[in-house]
Amino acid sequence: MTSFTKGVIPSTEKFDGSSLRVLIVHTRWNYEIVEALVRGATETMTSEYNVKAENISIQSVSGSYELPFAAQSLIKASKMGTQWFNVVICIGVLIKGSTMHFEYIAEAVSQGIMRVSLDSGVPVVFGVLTCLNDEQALERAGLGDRESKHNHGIDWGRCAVEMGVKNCKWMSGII
Ligand SMILES: Nc1c(NC[C@H](O)[C@H](O)[C@H](O)CO)[nH]c(=O)[nH]c1=O
Ligand SMILES: CC(=O)[C@@H](O)COP(=O)(O)O
Repeated sequence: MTSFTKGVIPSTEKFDGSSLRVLIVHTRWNYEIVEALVRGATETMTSEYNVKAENISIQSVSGSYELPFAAQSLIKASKMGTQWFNVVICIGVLIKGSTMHFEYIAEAVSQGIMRVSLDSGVPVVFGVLTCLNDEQALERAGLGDRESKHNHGIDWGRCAVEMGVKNCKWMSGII
């Protein structure tokens, strides 16, 4: 069977995040896992892309279902001032229970985050884990015991810088 690199490979382009203003909206559900994801994203942005810590705004909401509304409201609020957010990362952890609640929230949140991004013109990174069990969530936050663990917050931080820098250029007519 042909092998391939599973997951995203970092762009070969070097991005300077020193002028980016980033918003992270995270949930308080499954907080220990969310906290690791937020740390992965912030540490990656500051250490690999020179994003200034003071330019990363962090807000929390109760659960993933609240993420799209909070992102929309905070983008609007930032546009009323001079400090617009160049990019937003929505971070949450959905873990399947015994009812269909998981499916309904996951669908609503993914559609909602996409809509906020397209409607606002601000890139919004989908940083919501949709897991069938606790182990899947722990592994994807770089926690747990498996060798295959990887903190997806790192990928979301890299994606955020790329989209923030590229969108700034595109909005200036630089293609
Ligand atoms: N079960 C999980 C939830 N549920 C809460 C909803 O997201 C929402 O806050 C509530 O329905 C009120 O509107 N949220 C998560 O982020 N993760 C879960 O596993
Ligand atoms: C993702 C959820 O909402 C889920 O954790 C709720 O659990 P349950 O389906 O057992 O009510």
